[in-house]
Amino acid sequence: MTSKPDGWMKSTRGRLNMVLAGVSAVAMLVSGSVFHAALSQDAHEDVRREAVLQMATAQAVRAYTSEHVRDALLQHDGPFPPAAVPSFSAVTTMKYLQQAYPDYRYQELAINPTQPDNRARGWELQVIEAFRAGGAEERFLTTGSGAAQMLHYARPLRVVNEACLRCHGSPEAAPAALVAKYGRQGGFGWRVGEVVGAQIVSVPARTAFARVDSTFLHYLGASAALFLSFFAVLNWMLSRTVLQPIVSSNQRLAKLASRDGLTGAANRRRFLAQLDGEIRRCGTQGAPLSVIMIDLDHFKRINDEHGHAVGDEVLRSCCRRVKRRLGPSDVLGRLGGEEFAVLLPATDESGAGQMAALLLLAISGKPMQQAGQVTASLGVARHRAGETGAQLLERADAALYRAKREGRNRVVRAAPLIPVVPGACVAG
Ligand SMILES: Nc1nc2c(ncn2[C@@H]2O[C@H](COP(=O)(O)OP(=O)(O)OP(=O)(O)O)[C@@H](O)[C@H]2O)c(=O)[nH]1
Repeated sequence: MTSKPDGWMKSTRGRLNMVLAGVSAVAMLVSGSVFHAALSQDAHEDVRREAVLQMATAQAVRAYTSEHVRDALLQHDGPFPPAAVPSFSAVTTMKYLQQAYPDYRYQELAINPTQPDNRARGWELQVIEAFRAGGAEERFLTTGSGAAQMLHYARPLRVVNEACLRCHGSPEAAPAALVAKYGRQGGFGWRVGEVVGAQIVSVPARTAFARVDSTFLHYLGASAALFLSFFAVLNWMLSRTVLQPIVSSNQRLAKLASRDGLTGAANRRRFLAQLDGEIRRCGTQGAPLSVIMIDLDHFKRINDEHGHAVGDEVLRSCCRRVKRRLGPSDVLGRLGGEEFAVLLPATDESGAGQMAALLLLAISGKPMQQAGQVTASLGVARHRAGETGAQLLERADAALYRAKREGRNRVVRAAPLIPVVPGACVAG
C-alpha cells in the first residue's frame, strides 16, 4: 500500500517539476533577454554620456585657448608657440586626461590639416564629408566588436571667424613662425563658415559591456536560486497540502472499498482478488492452499427472536472470535449475509480441517451475550492444480451445504471426512 502511493507522488511531483522547469526556463529566457537588452541600452547610454562629457571638456579647452591664450602668444615674435593653437591645446590636455582613462582618445582631424598627422582618412573622412554636406551637428558611430568595440562621437570643426584665417587663410598672411614650423603645404585656403574637419572622441565600450555581462550573470544566478527555492517550497507545499492528503484519502477509500462495513472482514470482491492472487502464488511456488466456508446456522431465527441489531452483533462477535484463531497470513472474508470464508495460504486439507474445527469451537463454544449459543456449518476444500478460485469456493460451498444437510454445527471436508468436536464429522 505504501510503495504505490510513493511512486504516484514521485511521478506526480516529477511531472509537475518538469512543467515548472519548462515554464521557468521560458520565463528566464524571455525576462533574461528583455533584461539584457535593457542593460545593454543603459551601457550604451553610459558610453555616450562619457563621450559627450569628454567632447565638452575638449571644447572648453579650445574655447579657453581661443579667448585667452592664442592672441596673447601670437603677439610675441620668435618661434611659433603651438600652445597658441586651440586644437593643439585641446588634444594635449585630453592626453593628460587619458592617462587616467587608457584607450580613450581625442583627435582633431582635417581634410587639409596644418600637421600631416592630423589628416582624416577612411570613416573619419566620410564623417567630415557628411558634416560638410550639412545636416546633423553631431554623429555617433561604432567600430569593432566585442571587447574591441569603440564608440566614436564626432562634431564638425568649422572656421568660425576671421581670426581663424590668420593662420589658415594663406601662407603669406600666416605668422612667419608658423610657416617656418609647418611649411606651406597644408592648413591654408580655409574659408569662414566652412567645415574643415572634425573633433572625434573615441570611448571603449569594453568596460560598460563587461559590467552588463557581470550584472546579467548575477541576475541569472539570483533567478536560478529564486526558482530553485520556489520549486522546493512548492514541492513541500504540494506534498503537504495536496499529494499526501490525496494519498491518505485514497488509502482510506481503498480500505473502505475492500472491507465489510459491519464486521471489518474483507468484502467479497477483495476476498476473491486475494484468493486469485494466492492461487497464482501457490501455483508458482507449489505450496498448498485451502479455504473454509462458514455459514451461521439458523441465523434468521436469531434476527427474528432478538432483533436485527442483535443479529448484527452476533455477526461482529463471530468475526472477532474467528479472527483471533487465524494466522497473520490467513484472510477472513464476508461473502454475503451470514456467510463467511477463510483463505488459508500454505495450508493442506489436514491443516485446514483442524483450523475449521477450531473455528467452529470458537463460534459455538461460548454462548453469545444476547443470542445464546450460536453454531455454524463449515465446508473445507484444498485447492487442486488448475482450479480457479470460483471452482475452489464452489467445492467448499458444496461441502458446507452437505454440513447443513447433515444436521449443521459441523465441519465437512470436500474429501476426506475429518472428525470434529462438538458436531459429527461428515464425509465430503
Ligand atoms: N442482522 C443481520 N441479518 C442479516 C444480515 N445479512 C443477512 N441477514 C439475515 O440473515 C438471514 C439468513 O437467513 P437464511 O438464508 O434463511 O439462513 P439461516 O436462517 O441462517 O438458515 P441456514 O443457513 O439454513 O442455517 C436472513 O434473515 C437475512 O435477513 C446482516 O447484515 N445483519
